[in-house]
Amino acid sequence: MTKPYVFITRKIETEVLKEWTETFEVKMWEYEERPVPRAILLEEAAKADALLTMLSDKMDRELLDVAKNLKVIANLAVGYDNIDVPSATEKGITVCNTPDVLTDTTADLAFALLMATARRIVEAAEIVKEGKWTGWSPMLLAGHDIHHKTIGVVGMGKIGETVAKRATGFDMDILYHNRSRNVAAEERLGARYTSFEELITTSDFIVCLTPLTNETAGMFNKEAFMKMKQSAIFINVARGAVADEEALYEALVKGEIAGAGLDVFKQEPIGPDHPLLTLPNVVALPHIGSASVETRQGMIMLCLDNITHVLSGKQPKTIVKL
Ligand SMILES: NC(=O)C1=CN([C@@H]2O[C@H](COP(=O)(O)OP(=O)(O)OC[C@H]3O[C@@H](n4cnc5c(N)ncnc54)[C@H](OP(=O)(O)O)[C@@H]3O)[C@@H](O)[C@H]2O)C=CC1
Ligand SMILES: O=C(O)C(=O)CO
Repeated sequence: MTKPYVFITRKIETEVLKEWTETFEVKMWEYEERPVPRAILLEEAAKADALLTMLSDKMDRELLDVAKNLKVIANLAVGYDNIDVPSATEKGITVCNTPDVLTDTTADLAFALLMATARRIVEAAEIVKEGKWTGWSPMLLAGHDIHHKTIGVVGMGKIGETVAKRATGFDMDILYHNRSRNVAAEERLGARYTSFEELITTSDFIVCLTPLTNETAGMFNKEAFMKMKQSAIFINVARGAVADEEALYEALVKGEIAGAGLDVFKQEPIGPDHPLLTLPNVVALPHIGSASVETRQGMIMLCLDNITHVLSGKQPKTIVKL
């Protein structure tokens, strides 16, 4: 009997894969930092029973149409905006993601980014390393306080709630906006549900943690930035496309908001000459929300486990439902 064929779209390392080759025929794209070219992805998808994909792989209708044997797509991310889930479901392909295992790690990063942006940590560290520090002075790199301020979480789901939990340690008031109420967060953290409008107009820190959907794409637009306080700091750890980056740039340049901490961008990697990168009040990170060694291993293990389950006719642990 031929073994099921599994294609992994990026080089990953884990001990378990060695055992896997007894059950599955496994092929892996050999580079860690370079995505698999589309033509190769299409070629492999046409043969594969399972694909272990990255958030940068576009799993669209064209690909799903050629993937005649495909039974499961295990995405190494909780976000699945790279996958045409309705088409996959229509074709009987199970889509899996990696929720929960990355929640704390991503919340840590979101809060670290908030702190780095508010307290100008990147600018300050650069000055010291570049030998430009001339000595203590009263207002040198004075930033914004975090403690006792108001944090507004847009997307109070697993990660949003975990960010809010960290905010309680800083005595912050917590506002949140979702389409539906998160009563558990209200009870556990004293978070208050508001409209999007109230949240953006009254928060000192606006943290976006929604998935990227047709509804959330561009929700942080020119109008939204204009409504924020001049002292507001915008943090985006969700997906770049939830914010209109041109409008964000304008708002930062005109002083309509005070700063932005961005882990995600519409185009990744962001070009080195992107206007946002010229601004001192922007802290930009290369999409590292869940990037701790432990969490990435956990995400890989969950993907492998999901693939094993689907290919042996069992229910996977974490399935994306329409
Ligand atoms: N930067 C990084 O490395 C990482 C980024 N992410 C991103 O974070 C996102 C959130 O992950 P996670 O917390 O696990 O997901 P959850 O599904 O637990 O939370 C998502 C939240 O967004 C809310 N939401 C969805 N649509 C809307 C909308 N139109 N308006 C307002 N709120 C909305 C949901 O509430 P409701 O349904 O009630 O509206 C829910 O509370 C991921 O989808 C991913 O894009 C995740 C991990 C790492
Ligand atoms: O899981 C996700 O959605 C990410 O963006 C990376 O962990």
